[in-house]
Amino acid sequence: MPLPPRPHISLSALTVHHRKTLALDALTLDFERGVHGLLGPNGAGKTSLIRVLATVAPATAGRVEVLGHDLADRRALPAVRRRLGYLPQDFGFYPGFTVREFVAYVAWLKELSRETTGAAVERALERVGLGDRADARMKTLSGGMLRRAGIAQALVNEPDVLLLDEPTAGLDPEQRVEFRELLRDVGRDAAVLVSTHLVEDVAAACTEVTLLAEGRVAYRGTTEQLAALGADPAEAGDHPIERGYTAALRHHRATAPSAAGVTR
Ligand SMILES: Nc1ncnc2c1ncn2[C@@H]1O[C@H](COP(=O)(O)OP(=O)(O)OP(=O)(O)O)[C@@H](O)[C@H]1O
Repeated sequence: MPLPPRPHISLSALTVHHRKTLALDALTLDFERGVHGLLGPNGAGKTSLIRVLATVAPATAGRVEVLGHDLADRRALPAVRRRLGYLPQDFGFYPGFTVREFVAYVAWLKELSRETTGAAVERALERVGLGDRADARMKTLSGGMLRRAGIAQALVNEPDVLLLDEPTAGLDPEQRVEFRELLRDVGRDAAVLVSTHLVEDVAAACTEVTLLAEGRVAYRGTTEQLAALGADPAEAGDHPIERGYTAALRHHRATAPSAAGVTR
Protein backbone atom coordinates (compact mmCIF):
# COMPACT_ATOMS: atom_id res chain seq x y z
CA MET A 1 0.00 0.00 0.00
CA PRO A 2 1.48 3.41 -0.89
CA LEU A 3 2.44 5.60 2.03
CA PRO A 4 0.28 8.71 2.52
CA PRO A 5 2.01 11.84 1.16
CA ARG A 6 4.03 13.71 3.79
CA PRO A 7 3.09 17.28 4.63
CA HIS A 8 5.33 19.92 3.10
CA ILE A 9 6.16 21.20 6.60
CA SER A 10 5.91 19.29 9.86
CA LEU A 11 6.73 20.77 13.27
CA SER A 12 6.92 18.75 16.44
CA ALA A 13 7.36 20.59 19.76
CA LEU A 14 9.33 23.33 17.99
CA THR A 15 10.78 25.66 20.60
CA VAL A 16 12.80 28.79 19.92
CA HIS A 17 14.52 30.96 22.51
CA HIS A 18 16.17 34.30 21.79
CA ARG A 19 18.47 34.53 24.77
CA LYS A 20 16.00 34.49 27.68
CA THR A 21 12.90 35.19 25.58
CA LEU A 22 10.73 32.22 24.68
CA ALA A 23 9.58 33.05 21.12
CA LEU A 24 8.03 29.68 20.15
CA ASP A 25 6.67 27.36 22.79
CA ALA A 26 6.60 23.70 21.68
CA LEU A 27 4.65 24.21 18.44
CA THR A 28 3.30 21.05 16.84
CA LEU A 29 1.80 21.79 13.42
CA ASP A 30 1.70 20.60 9.82
CA PHE A 31 1.36 22.71 6.70
CA GLU A 32 0.22 21.12 3.45
CA ARG A 33 0.04 22.76 0.04
CA GLY A 34 -2.16 25.85 -0.06
CA VAL A 35 -1.87 29.43 1.17
CA HIS A 36 -1.54 29.66 4.94
CA GLY A 37 -1.97 32.98 6.69
CA LEU A 38 0.25 33.40 9.72
CA LEU A 39 -1.38 35.92 12.01
CA GLY A 40 -0.71 37.23 15.48
CA PRO A 41 0.08 40.32 17.49
CA ASN A 42 3.54 41.89 17.47
CA GLY A 43 5.98 39.53 19.10
CA ALA A 44 3.76 36.44 18.66
CA GLY A 45 6.58 34.48 17.02
CA LYS A 46 5.68 34.67 13.31
CA THR A 47 9.12 35.81 12.14
CA SER A 48 10.83 33.36 14.49
CA LEU A 49 8.88 30.50 12.88
CA ILE A 50 9.53 31.65 9.32
CA ARG A 51 13.26 32.04 9.98
CA VAL A 52 13.56 28.48 11.30
CA LEU A 53 11.67 27.13 8.27
CA ALA A 54 13.87 29.19 5.96
CA THR A 55 16.90 27.46 7.55
CA VAL A 56 18.43 30.80 8.60
CA ALA A 57 17.88 30.30 12.35
CA PRO A 58 18.13 27.15 14.44
CA ALA A 59 15.44 25.61 16.62
CA THR A 60 16.30 25.54 20.31
CA ALA A 61 14.43 22.23 20.67
CA GLY A 62 11.94 20.07 18.81
CA ARG A 63 11.84 18.65 15.33
CA VAL A 64 11.27 20.46 12.02
CA GLU A 65 10.74 18.62 8.75
CA VAL A 66 10.58 20.45 5.45
CA LEU A 67 9.83 18.48 2.29
CA GLY A 68 10.61 15.30 4.17
CA HIS A 69 14.02 16.48 5.43
CA ASP A 70 14.85 16.91 9.10
CA LEU A 71 16.43 20.37 9.41
CA ALA A 72 18.66 19.13 12.23
CA ASP A 73 20.54 17.17 9.56
CA ARG A 74 22.87 19.79 8.10
CA ARG A 75 23.60 17.60 5.07
CA ALA A 76 19.94 17.95 4.04
CA LEU A 77 19.98 21.76 4.04
CA PRO A 78 21.22 22.34 0.46
CA ALA A 79 18.45 20.12 -0.94
CA VAL A 80 15.84 21.95 1.16
CA ARG A 81 17.16 25.41 0.20
CA ARG A 82 16.97 24.58 -3.50
CA ARG A 83 13.23 24.00 -3.10
CA LEU A 84 12.53 26.99 -0.80
CA GLY A 85 11.59 30.55 -1.57
CA TYR A 86 12.00 33.11 1.21
CA LEU A 87 11.21 36.79 1.47
CA PRO A 88 12.42 38.22 4.79
CA GLN A 89 10.94 41.41 6.22
CA ASP A 90 14.17 43.18 5.26
CA PHE A 91 16.37 41.72 2.59
CA GLY A 92 19.84 42.71 1.51
CA PHE A 93 21.03 43.36 -2.04
CA TYR A 94 23.86 44.97 -3.93
CA PRO A 95 22.49 48.43 -4.78
CA GLY A 96 24.38 48.49 -8.08
CA PHE A 97 22.78 45.25 -9.33
CA THR A 98 20.01 45.54 -11.86
CA VAL A 99 16.72 43.87 -10.95
CA ARG A 100 17.54 41.09 -13.42
CA GLU A 101 21.01 40.58 -11.91
CA PHE A 102 19.55 40.48 -8.39
CA VAL A 103 17.05 37.74 -9.28
CA ALA A 104 19.64 35.86 -11.38
CA TYR A 105 22.03 35.92 -8.44
CA VAL A 106 19.43 34.20 -6.26
CA ALA A 107 18.78 31.70 -9.07
CA TRP A 108 22.49 30.92 -8.99
CA LEU A 109 22.38 30.47 -5.18
CA LYS A 110 19.47 28.05 -5.69
CA GLU A 111 21.65 26.16 -8.18
CA LEU A 112 19.36 26.58 -11.16
CA SER A 113 21.07 25.33 -14.29
CA ARG A 114 22.68 27.86 -16.61
CA GLU A 115 20.25 26.82 -19.36
CA THR A 116 17.10 27.45 -17.33
CA THR A 117 18.15 30.57 -15.39
CA GLY A 118 17.43 33.18 -18.09
CA ALA A 119 13.83 32.07 -18.67
CA ALA A 120 13.22 31.51 -14.93
CA VAL A 121 14.35 35.07 -14.12
CA GLU A 122 12.18 36.61 -16.85
CA ARG A 123 9.17 34.59 -15.72
CA ALA A 124 9.63 35.60 -12.06
CA LEU A 125 9.92 39.27 -13.06
CA GLU A 126 6.82 39.05 -15.25
CA ARG A 127 4.87 37.42 -12.42
CA VAL A 128 5.48 40.41 -10.14
CA GLY A 129 4.98 42.99 -12.91
CA LEU A 130 8.63 44.04 -13.09
CA GLY A 131 9.35 42.77 -16.61
CA ASP A 132 9.77 46.33 -17.88
CA ARG A 133 12.09 47.31 -15.00
CA ALA A 134 14.53 44.41 -15.39
CA ASP A 135 17.42 46.74 -16.32
CA ALA A 136 16.79 49.28 -13.54
CA ARG A 137 19.34 49.38 -10.73
CA MET A 138 18.07 48.11 -7.39
CA LYS A 139 19.03 51.40 -5.70
CA THR A 140 16.64 53.31 -7.98
CA LEU A 141 13.50 51.30 -7.11
CA SER A 142 10.62 52.60 -5.02
CA GLY A 143 9.73 50.72 -1.81
CA GLY A 144 6.91 48.82 -3.52
CA MET A 145 9.05 47.88 -6.50
CA LEU A 146 11.81 46.72 -4.18
CA ARG A 147 9.33 44.46 -2.42
CA ARG A 148 8.20 43.07 -5.76
CA ALA A 149 11.83 42.35 -6.67
CA GLY A 150 12.06 40.53 -3.33
CA ILE A 151 8.99 38.47 -4.22
CA ALA A 152 10.48 37.69 -7.64
CA GLN A 153 13.69 36.30 -6.10
CA ALA A 154 11.58 34.13 -3.76
CA LEU A 155 9.72 32.69 -6.78
CA VAL A 156 12.59 32.22 -9.21
CA ASN A 157 13.11 28.51 -8.46
CA GLU A 158 9.34 27.75 -8.52
CA PRO A 159 9.59 26.69 -4.86
CA ASP A 160 7.65 23.89 -3.17
CA VAL A 161 7.69 25.90 0.05
CA LEU A 162 7.31 29.67 -0.13
CA LEU A 163 7.86 31.74 3.03
CA LEU A 164 6.84 35.38 2.94
CA ASP A 165 7.27 37.69 5.92
CA GLU A 166 4.87 40.63 5.54
CA PRO A 167 5.16 40.66 1.75
CA THR A 168 2.48 43.26 1.01
CA ALA A 169 4.06 46.06 3.05
CA GLY A 170 4.66 48.91 0.61
CA LEU A 171 2.60 47.50 -2.28
CA ASP A 172 -0.06 49.77 -3.73
CA PRO A 173 -3.68 48.50 -3.80
CA GLU A 174 -3.53 47.37 -7.42
CA GLN A 175 -0.30 45.48 -6.82
CA ARG A 176 -1.74 43.86 -3.70
CA VAL A 177 -4.72 42.54 -5.65
CA GLU A 178 -2.37 41.06 -8.29
CA PHE A 179 -0.09 39.68 -5.61
CA ARG A 180 -2.95 37.80 -3.93
CA GLU A 181 -3.82 36.25 -7.28
CA LEU A 182 -0.19 35.19 -7.58
CA LEU A 183 -0.29 33.63 -4.10
CA ARG A 184 -3.37 31.61 -4.98
CA ASP A 185 -1.62 30.42 -8.13
CA VAL A 186 1.58 29.36 -6.32
CA GLY A 187 -0.48 27.74 -3.53
CA ARG A 188 -2.00 25.25 -5.96
CA ASP A 189 1.22 23.21 -5.83
CA ALA A 190 3.33 24.70 -3.03
CA ALA A 191 2.89 25.30 0.69
CA VAL A 192 2.85 29.08 1.04
CA LEU A 193 3.22 30.66 4.49
CA VAL A 194 2.51 34.34 4.57
CA SER A 195 2.80 36.41 7.70
CA THR A 196 0.60 39.47 7.57
CA HIS A 197 -1.32 41.94 9.67
CA LEU A 198 -3.64 42.73 6.77
CA VAL A 199 -7.10 41.24 6.96
CA GLU A 200 -7.74 41.81 3.24
CA ASP A 201 -4.74 39.64 2.34
CA VAL A 202 -6.06 36.82 4.51
CA ALA A 203 -9.61 37.11 3.23
CA ALA A 204 -8.58 37.15 -0.41
CA ALA A 205 -5.63 34.79 -0.59
CA CYS A 206 -5.45 32.36 2.34
CA THR A 207 -7.11 28.97 2.52
CA GLU A 208 -6.09 28.40 6.12
CA VAL A 209 -5.17 30.60 9.05
CA THR A 210 -2.82 29.95 11.95
CA LEU A 211 -3.03 32.54 14.69
CA LEU A 212 -0.02 32.65 16.98
CA ALA A 213 0.03 34.34 20.37
CA GLU A 214 2.97 34.32 22.73
CA GLY A 215 4.64 31.54 20.78
CA ARG A 216 1.68 29.19 20.80
CA VAL A 217 -1.14 28.34 18.43
CA ALA A 218 -4.11 30.41 19.54
CA TYR A 219 -6.34 29.37 16.65
CA ARG A 220 -6.22 27.26 13.54
CA GLY A 221 -8.90 26.90 10.91
CA THR A 222 -10.01 27.86 7.46
CA THR A 223 -10.45 31.50 6.58
CA GLU A 224 -14.22 30.91 6.52
CA GLN A 225 -14.14 29.41 10.01
CA LEU A 226 -12.24 32.40 11.38
CA ALA A 227 -14.73 34.75 9.72
CA ALA A 228 -17.61 32.74 11.24
CA LEU A 229 -16.07 33.26 14.68
CA GLY A 230 -16.41 36.97 13.96
CA ALA A 231 -20.10 36.78 13.12
CA ASP A 232 -20.99 38.73 16.27
CA PRO A 233 -20.92 42.41 15.22
CA ALA A 234 -20.40 43.39 18.88
CA GLU A 235 -16.83 41.95 18.70
CA ALA A 236 -14.07 44.51 18.07
CA GLY A 237 -13.17 44.85 14.39
CA ASP A 238 -14.51 46.19 11.09
CA HIS A 239 -14.39 42.94 9.11
CA PRO A 240 -15.58 39.42 10.08
CA ILE A 241 -11.98 38.16 9.95
CA GLU A 242 -10.80 41.00 12.19
CA ARG A 243 -13.60 40.20 14.63
CA GLY A 244 -12.80 36.45 14.41
CA TYR A 245 -9.15 37.29 15.13
CA THR A 246 -10.13 39.31 18.20
CA ALA A 247 -12.51 36.61 19.44
CA ALA A 248 -9.95 33.81 18.94
CA LEU A 249 -7.24 35.79 20.71
CA ARG A 250 -9.50 36.67 23.61
CA HIS A 251 -10.54 33.03 23.98
CA HIS A 252 -6.91 31.89 23.88
CA ARG A 253 -5.84 34.43 26.50
CA ALA A 254 -8.71 33.44 28.77
CA THR A 255 -7.84 29.75 28.61
CA ALA A 256 -4.04 29.61 28.19
CA PRO A 257 -1.78 31.04 30.87
CA SER A 258 0.85 33.45 29.55
CA ALA A 259 4.19 31.77 28.96
CA ALA A 260 6.05 32.95 25.91
CA GLY A 261 7.35 36.30 24.79
CA VAL A 262 8.42 36.94 28.36
CA THR A 263 11.91 37.12 29.71
CA ARG A 264 12.69 34.59 32.32
N1 LIG B 1 17.05 38.68 17.96
C1 LIG B 1 16.24 38.70 19.03
N2 LIG B 1 16.74 38.87 20.27
C2 LIG B 1 15.94 38.88 21.37
N3 LIG B 1 14.60 38.69 21.30
C3 LIG B 1 14.04 38.52 20.09
C4 LIG B 1 14.83 38.51 18.89
N4 LIG B 1 14.01 38.31 17.83
C5 LIG B 1 12.76 38.20 18.35
N5 LIG B 1 12.79 38.33 19.70
C6 LIG B 1 11.62 38.23 20.61
O1 LIG B 1 10.96 36.99 20.29
C7 LIG B 1 9.54 37.17 20.35
C8 LIG B 1 8.94 36.79 19.00
O2 LIG B 1 9.37 37.75 18.03
P1 LIG B 1 9.01 37.61 16.47
O3 LIG B 1 9.79 38.65 15.74
O4 LIG B 1 9.15 36.20 16.05
O5 LIG B 1 7.44 38.00 16.46
P2 LIG B 1 6.48 38.44 15.27
O6 LIG B 1 5.18 37.71 15.51
O7 LIG B 1 7.13 38.23 13.97
O8 LIG B 1 6.26 40.00 15.54
P3 LIG B 1 5.91 41.22 14.53
O9 LIG B 1 4.45 41.09 14.19
O10 LIG B 1 6.20 42.42 15.37
O11 LIG B 1 6.82 41.12 13.33
C9 LIG B 1 9.31 38.62 20.78
O12 LIG B 1 9.13 38.63 22.18
C10 LIG B 1 10.58 39.32 20.37
O13 LIG B 1 10.82 40.45 21.20
